[in-house]
Amino acid sequence: MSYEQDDDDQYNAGYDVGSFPKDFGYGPFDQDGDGLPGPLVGEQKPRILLMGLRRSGKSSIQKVVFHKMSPNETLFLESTNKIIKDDISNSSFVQFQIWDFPGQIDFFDPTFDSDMIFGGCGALVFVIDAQDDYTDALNKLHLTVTKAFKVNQGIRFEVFIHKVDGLSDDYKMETQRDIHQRANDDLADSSCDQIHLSFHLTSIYDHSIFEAFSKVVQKLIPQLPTLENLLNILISNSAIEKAFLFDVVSKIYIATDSSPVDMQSYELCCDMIDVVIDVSCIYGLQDDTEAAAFDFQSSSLIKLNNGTILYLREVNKFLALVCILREDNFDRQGIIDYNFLCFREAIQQVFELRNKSQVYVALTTNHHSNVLSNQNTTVNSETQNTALNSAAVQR
Ligand SMILES: Nc1nc2c(ncn2[C@@H]2O[C@H](COP(=O)(O)OP(=O)(O)OP(=O)(O)O)[C@@H](O)[C@H]2O)c(=O)[nH]1
Repeated sequence: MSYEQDDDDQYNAGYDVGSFPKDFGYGPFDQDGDGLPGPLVGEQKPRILLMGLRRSGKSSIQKVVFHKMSPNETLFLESTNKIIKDDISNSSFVQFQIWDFPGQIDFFDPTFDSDMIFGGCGALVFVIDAQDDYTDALNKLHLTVTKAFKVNQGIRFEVFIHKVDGLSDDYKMETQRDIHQRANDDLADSSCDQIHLSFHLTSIYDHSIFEAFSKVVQKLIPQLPTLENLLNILISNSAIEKAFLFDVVSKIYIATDSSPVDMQSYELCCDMIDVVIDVSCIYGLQDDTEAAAFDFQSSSLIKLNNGTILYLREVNKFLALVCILREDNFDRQGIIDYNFLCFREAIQQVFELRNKSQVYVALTTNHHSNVLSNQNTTVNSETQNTALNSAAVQR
């Protein structure tokens, strides 16, 4: 679902950003019929802001990653002239809002309510067009992050050095080094060295934009260490080389094991998801048109001609596990499948507890805000323990 805000409430969503804990929500909660309420509603969701100069590529990024627009179609996108809010929740596992800002936004405009805008924000993605002269963009970046940091010190600042498809490899590296250096020098000159910027080289014409967005989203998932741990246990007990937990619709990976990610493996896994969804859509749908192409039976095995296997299993309605492993290690498929079932159960437990804690927090927030933070922490650590205990059963 996406919607545009009306002009007259362009900067005023009219709610108290400090009053609700800003944390990621997951999938529509009641999928498993456990009676828990539905997903977080609109303004309760954490926010990712997309900022940058005009024509830097903000709307294209949002459309390509979350709305399946083909990169070539972005050539026809019109300039954004007001904040566009996009609710990423109906079809996706991770619930959040993306706010796409017009390039010409003026922080000194009295209608710009920076407390409201930056207050409830989890990450600010600043997009720089690397094919253009980026001096103005660096000035705007400095102004934006210092202003946002004053309001909210918890924001993650992510700089996308964008449109790098037009640059040679050497020039790409040189541009990244230069932007990194100048942005950090600017912060040091104004005694703001405590602000940390992360840099990503991106383009909508390859998988780099999905990879970069995966990293942005992962930093905002509080259970990431637990998920990583579960994946580590899974791969070490199943002789898997690499495993990604994917949000199927967006192809963002919300977690992977702790071995380094190489771009080629990620691309292979993304391509596999595309193939599985395409084939399911063509041949897998029953007459019942309501059925989704990706369901609890979805799984796929692709053997590559270099002795590698790609193995996909559905984890829940929104998530898939995609593994890369050597063909020789697949002769014990029974063990892998058993380990996968334990992994899936552990994941479910993590998020069931997570959802319950969210409901609990929502119910008690108004009355016991101080007591609440302690209890919520207990629930979170309980979540981790339960997940790990469950995963340990595999051994
Ligand atoms: N080569 C290349 N072009 C891109 C890339 N991303 C976006 N573009 C192009 O950049 C142009 C501007 O993209 P938009 O997404 O409209 O930029 P914007 O930042 O939203 O612009 P405003 O709405 O004016 O702030 C479009 O023609 C896109 O096709 C990219 O990764 N590589």
